[in-house]
Amino acid sequence: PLPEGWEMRTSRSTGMTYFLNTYTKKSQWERPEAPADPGEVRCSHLLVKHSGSRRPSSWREENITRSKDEAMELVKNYRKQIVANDATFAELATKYSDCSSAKRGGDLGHFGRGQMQAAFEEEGFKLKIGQLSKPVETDSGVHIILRTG
Ligand SMILES: N=C(N)NCCC[C@H](NC(=O)[C@@H]1CCC/C1=C/[C@H](COP(=O)(O)O)NC=O)C(N)=O
Repeated sequence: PLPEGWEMRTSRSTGMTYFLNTYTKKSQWERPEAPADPGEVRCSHLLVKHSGSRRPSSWREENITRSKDEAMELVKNYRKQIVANDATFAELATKYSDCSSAKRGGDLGHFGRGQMQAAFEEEGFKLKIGQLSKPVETDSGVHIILRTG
């Protein structure tokens, strides 16, 4: 079968088979080997900054001094609470995320490739809709990412 997100089509003019990325509506002659790139995704994130963050300050804390290890521990604990259904992603992001998106339950809206830091983009585009990432490190700090669209 074709990888997810692709459809096989027949060219009306030449009768040749081609392949359509059903998300971006782009087509190609080569048979695809990997799932179709979604073009853009929508994600929420919970960011815990640390002393090494590129901007160690947030709406929560003027001067963030926790260590990267402490940030990683906090993120792992939040992830555990979400997976155990002890709290929702949005509740924890609203309370604890060191990004201004905390005001929107962590929602960053839609973004295409080339907008977010590489590690964040890579994970965001890899997640299925509704899937929660493992902890992801960027220059901003330590994130968990939820793909919502
Ligand atoms: N297009 C949208 N929605 N906004 C532009 C985002 C710019 C982008 N931002 C990031 O990559 C970090 C990591 C993922 C989310 C994110 C949010 C940062 C984290 O906080 P900061 O390290 O900046 O203090 N806060 C806002 O930008 C970047 N290329 O720097």
